[in-house]
Amino acid sequence: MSDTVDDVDMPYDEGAASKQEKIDSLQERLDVLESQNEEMRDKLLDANAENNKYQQKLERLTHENKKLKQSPLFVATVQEITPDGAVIKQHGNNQEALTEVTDEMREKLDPDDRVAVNNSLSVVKKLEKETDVRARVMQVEHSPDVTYADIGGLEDQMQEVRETVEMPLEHPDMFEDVGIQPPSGVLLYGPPGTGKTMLAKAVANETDATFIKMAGSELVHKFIGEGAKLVRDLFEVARENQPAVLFIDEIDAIASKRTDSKTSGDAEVQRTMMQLLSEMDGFDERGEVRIIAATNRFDMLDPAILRPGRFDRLIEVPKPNTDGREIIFQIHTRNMNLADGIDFTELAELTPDASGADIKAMCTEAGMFAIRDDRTEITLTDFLEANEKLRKDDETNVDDSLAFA
Ligand SMILES: Nc1ncnc2c1ncn2[C@@H]1O[C@H](COP(=O)(O)OP(=O)(O)OP(=O)(O)O)[C@@H](O)[C@H]1O
Repeated sequence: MSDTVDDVDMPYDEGAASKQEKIDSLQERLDVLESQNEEMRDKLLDANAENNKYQQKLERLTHENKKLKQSPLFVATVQEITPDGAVIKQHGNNQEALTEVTDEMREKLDPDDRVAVNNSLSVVKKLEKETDVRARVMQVEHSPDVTYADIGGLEDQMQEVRETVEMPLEHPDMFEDVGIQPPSGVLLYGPPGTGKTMLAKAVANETDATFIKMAGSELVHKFIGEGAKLVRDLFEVARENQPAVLFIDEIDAIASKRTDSKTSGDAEVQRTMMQLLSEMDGFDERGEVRIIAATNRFDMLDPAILRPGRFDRLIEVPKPNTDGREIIFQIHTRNMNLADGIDFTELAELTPDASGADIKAMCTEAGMFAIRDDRTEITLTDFLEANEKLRKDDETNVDDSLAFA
């Protein structure tokens, strides 16, 4: 640190200097000190700013650190409360364990309750009833906002879905009068992003039915050990909300051809599928519930699921042809501010492999090009560049997936 004001040497000879000399040298020293002061102040400001930055970083890292330290909890079901504690069965590995519980917790627990346990299997908290799981695994929409007009290039498929799903929901009496049972379930199959979910949502919208969606892969991978029960719950929720359209996406995850291996994972998938088949066979109790399932892997399906009375209407939902792509471009640009001269036929011809989802992505990307360029109007060039970009992204993804294969 520099000297304090009290002990500085005077910049002149006390005895010899004249008054004017003293003033001049003091002025000189003052100027130097002022400029140093200025410099120090700037440095101090910079240091403060730097300090703030590090402070924020520290807070972020501390937060992150805290989050990482919180170890995950596991889910288990209480089997029995004994004088020594509670017998719990862990989800996932199905192992039973006797664990101690506090008196306070003991009062709250009953057999069949779901609980969260920590690494040493102590019960940390009681979880909500099934509604909690249902809410996490099922998507329930009382009036999905998709209409038939939002779907392009699938007229035949739309017609068939309407006959098989909409008619029985709106005029169940007609089937009774004629004396036939309406098809139990409809299976939509085809590549990803072609509009299968949209079709199911649109039919629910049109019939004022509740749309209930569940993904097959989640059933078996995320809620291991609970698949069969969740299928039962799913149909129950559908009955409670009838008329309802039950949409089971990625059905191949629960209804794929039996493999030779006898791992417990397979047995669990089998149980889930058997439950699904039995729910579908119990037609009388199903009420006004129509089932639509979807898959990208038709070749993988277990033939049992395709027997009469189950998914006996198979509807292929392919990638759109040129006319279809043109219509889908029109649909997805309905609300976009387009420049004159955009030719959808040309765009459709330039995108031979695109699915509906790809076309939607391309329209959004074209809009992003305009925004990056500070324009509000989207030009043909934006679409062409968007197409180029998405194609390149696709190639990179394919390369990546090959690299990891
Ligand atoms: N035929 C179509 N007409 C208009 N938009 C479409 C069409 N197909 C797909 N899209 C767009 O792509 C998005 C995804 O479509 P959707 O979820 O229905 O595909 P999917 O066939 O169910 O796909 P996945 O098999 O991956 O679940 C839709 O929200 C929509 O924006």
